[in-house]
Amino acid sequence: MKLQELLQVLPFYKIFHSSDPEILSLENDHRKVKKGSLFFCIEGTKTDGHRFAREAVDNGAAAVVAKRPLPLNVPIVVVNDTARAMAVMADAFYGQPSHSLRVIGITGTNGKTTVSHMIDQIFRSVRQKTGLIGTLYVKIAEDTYETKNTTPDCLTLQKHLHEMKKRNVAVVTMEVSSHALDQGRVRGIDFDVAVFTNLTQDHLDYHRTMDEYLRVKSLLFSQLGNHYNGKRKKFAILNKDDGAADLLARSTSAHVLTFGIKGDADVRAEAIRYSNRGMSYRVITPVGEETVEMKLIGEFNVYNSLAAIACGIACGLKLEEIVDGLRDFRSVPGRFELVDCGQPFPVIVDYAHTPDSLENVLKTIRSFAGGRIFVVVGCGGDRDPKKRPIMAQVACRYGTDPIFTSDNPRSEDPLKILADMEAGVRGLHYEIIPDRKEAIGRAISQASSGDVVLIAGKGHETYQIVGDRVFEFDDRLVAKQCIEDRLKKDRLA
Ligand SMILES: CC(=O)N[C@H]1[C@@H](OP(=O)(O)OP(=O)(O)OC[C@H]2O[C@@H](n3ccc(=O)[nH]c3=O)[C@H](O)[C@@H]2O)O[C@H](CO)[C@@H](O)[C@@H]1O[C@H](C)C(=O)N[C@@H](C)C(=O)N[C@H](CCC(=O)O)C(=O)O
Ligand SMILES: Nc1ncnc2c1ncn2[C@@H]1O[C@H](COP(=O)(O)OP(=O)(O)OP(=O)(O)O)[C@@H](O)[C@H]1O
Ligand SMILES: N[C@H](CCC[C@H](N)C(=O)O)C(=O)O
Ligand SMILES: [Mg+2]
Repeated sequence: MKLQELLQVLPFYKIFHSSDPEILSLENDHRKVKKGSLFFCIEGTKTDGHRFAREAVDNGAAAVVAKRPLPLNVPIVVVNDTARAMAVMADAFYGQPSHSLRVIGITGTNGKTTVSHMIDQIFRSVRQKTGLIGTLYVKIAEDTYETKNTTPDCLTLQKHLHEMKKRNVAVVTMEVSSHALDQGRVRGIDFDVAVFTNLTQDHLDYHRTMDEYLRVKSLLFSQLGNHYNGKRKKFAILNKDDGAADLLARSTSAHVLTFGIKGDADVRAEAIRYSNRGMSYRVITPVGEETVEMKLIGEFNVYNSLAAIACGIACGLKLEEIVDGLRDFRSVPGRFELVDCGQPFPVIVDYAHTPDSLENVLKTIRSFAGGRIFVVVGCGGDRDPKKRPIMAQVACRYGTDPIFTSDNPRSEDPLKILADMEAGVRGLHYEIIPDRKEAIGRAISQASSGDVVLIAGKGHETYQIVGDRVFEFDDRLVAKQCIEDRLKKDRLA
């Protein structure tokens, strides 16, 4: 596409060294710039992209979008807000793919990955070609691609959507993180459905207050726009049992469909029963009632499945099809994942890295555990320090044997993070073992029949970030090794 044609979508700009080169790609990282790229200078949280404009041109950039004129020999497009211009131009460059795809966005503190996989499964079961964008990967039909962020930056996002459209995907389900909403990574995306799972404490390092965190979440619902886009009805799907639902309902002019278990939500679960193999409930909806049977456990998964059912209804699927689609849903990697090497006690790896998710998972474990509950848990560095003492309290309240260890310390001192956790549980019973492998080994070596070991916080992650270095580390593989060592020792004893 020619530069001048691309510039048509901007309301105002100034151009220096004007010409009309062919734009072959859009980039915001100078290291990815190739011949013919349009380079956007973005002011980030760590550095300012304007500092790399010269190197971008050296790497072949055909033009640059910046906040001020730059002494470079290519067209410099000057705008007030480069991030906003980038979102608008990316949408145009990639042919506005979100307008012809059915796009479902999911936001909330916990449950985004789980709900997105449930929705994806429902659409696959009615033979729709699907796309999935989230924490674990970007998936186009059967192909998966690695991803850095839960919600990619707008250039990567539009590129994926373009590819999905090219490959005849019908429905895209994507996680929309609060960081992404704040940084405008989803600007320009035409969502058909926006889902809200819940709002509890996390990310206060970034958003500062819960009110600001909620305000940012509400952007997804205001971005939804009107109740009808000319082709389809638009819906906000809200967890009615969460106090934030009211504000979110007021933030949108789309249709609202609520879900919940406590009151009179539009889509609600009644007669919930749990067994050690799964759960069942009666779902009451505006389009009928059905019995839901799933192989997952935990009240939080009732909520997750209700969100997915409500989304299916909003998209016009039959309730029977939706419930059928969920029947075979297996858990998502790293979410309540059992590591079973034949040991006489369950070892569970779970991605709970917030106070609320840890509490939910531990309550679920308590509902079936007969003996001790070992909780191996740490908190990430360069992330909300305020959640650390609370997570420690939750581990002590619901576990019998909490072991505090390192998560991803990143640039922080692991002992400082552990001290922050300890500040919440002075005088209570717990152990501190900074080395995560040792901590996992300690729990597994002490557990016996009837006990449960929970290894929380890193779920599917296959690495540990210490300082700037990324080491291979997979809780599931480490647990497996520790269990095998333990079983060998027991046999020899
Ligand atoms: C704090 C944060 O959110 N950072 C995100 C942000 O980067 P940034 O603004 O800090 O960028 P920066 O490093 O200051 O660089 C500014 C600009 O200069 C460019 N640059 C930079 C260096 C260079 O050598 N050359 C160059 O051109 C960069 O490409 C960028 O355009 O924008 C980047 C592109 O969108 C993101 O990849 C990056 O996510 C980082 C990796 C991150 O860890 N983010 C986490 C907090 C996050 O976003 N998490 C949520 C999920 C949270 C949850 O749900 O629990 C997520 O969606 O992943
Ligand atoms: N609806 C829920 N409410 C509370 N906790 C939940 C819920 N669903 C899942 N969890 C817990 O939260 C953890 C993370 O779940 P999931 O990965 O689905 O959330 P997420 O919102 O995608 O997280 P992230 O923001 O890190 O991507 C799970 O391992 C489980 O412990
Ligand atoms: N999306 C979350 C993941 C946290 C996972 C945990 N293991 C950590 O590193 O803190 C974040 O970036 O805050
Ligand atoms: Mg996720």
